Amino acid sequence: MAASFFFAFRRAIFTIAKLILPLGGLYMLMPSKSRAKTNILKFKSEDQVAAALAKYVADLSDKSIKEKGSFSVVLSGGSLIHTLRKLVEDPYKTDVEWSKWLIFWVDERVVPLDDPESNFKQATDGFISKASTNLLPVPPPPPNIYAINDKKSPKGAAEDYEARLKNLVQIKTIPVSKASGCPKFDLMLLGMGPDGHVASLFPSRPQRKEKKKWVTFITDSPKPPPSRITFTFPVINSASEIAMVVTGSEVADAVKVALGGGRGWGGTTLPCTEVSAEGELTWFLDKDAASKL
Ligand SMILES: O=C1O[C@H](COP(=O)(O)O)[C@@H](O)[C@H](O)[C@H]1O
Repeated sequence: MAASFFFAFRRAIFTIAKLILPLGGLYMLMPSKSRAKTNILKFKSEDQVAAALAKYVADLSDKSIKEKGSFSVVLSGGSLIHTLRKLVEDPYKTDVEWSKWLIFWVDERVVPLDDPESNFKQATDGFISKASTNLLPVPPPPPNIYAINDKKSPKGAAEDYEARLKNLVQIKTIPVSKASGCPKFDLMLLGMGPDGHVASLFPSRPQRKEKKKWVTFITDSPKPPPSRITFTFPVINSASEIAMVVTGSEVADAVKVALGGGRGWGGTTLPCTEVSAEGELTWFLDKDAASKL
């Protein structure tokens, strides 16, 4: 009698554990709307997006620096850098405490850091060099600017970047997400391609499914250049805040899929539909990008 009670009790515990343990994984798979608050901000022009984005980033920077003395920002490449232009104009240019920023890249092309295709180079020329002398990029990049190691292969560069993130987590420069165990950046600034790709996670490539690595690589990117490294979704979706900064008519179809529900072309889900912050996800759209909503 006692033995059968014991086995029934043990079976019940195992059943409950089996139900509870996968919840962490299920959490990562849940559609963004059920995980995070999603804000959709639509503006009449790209210029208005740039103005709103500058205020949004400056406010988050201020809050984070007041609370914990630093602000970790993850940049994308592409059109985002141009849309950040108002952040390096007054009043933000002088008000933002640039020296407290830690700058990372959500993806990077594996090319020399002075190559025009390098996301680091584009951000340096178009944004960082205009922000403040504290961030002035004199080679090698200052310690608070986390450029990739451009002397390595795509695989080596991804491993090197992941190892550096692990070290920053270990020394508590970057906190860790309790939900995922991944680094928890304060702000992730994402762009999106017309095919719905974010970072270098493309619809037809397996990197978008990576769940273990923090940083992975691709050597056959559908968008040139072919060799890149990229954060994976577990890291992207562990950020406190994510801004999807999306402008122009060529992305209107992907925006419709991302925010209107449904699948992408050929029945595939688009990577942009998998983006979800631990805090809030905010879409910044201009009229053209939002034209099919
Ligand atoms: O190749 C890339 O593309 C995306 C989207 O770029 P956009 O110019 O269409 O905004 C960008 O977010 C990513 O960082 C970049 O490497």
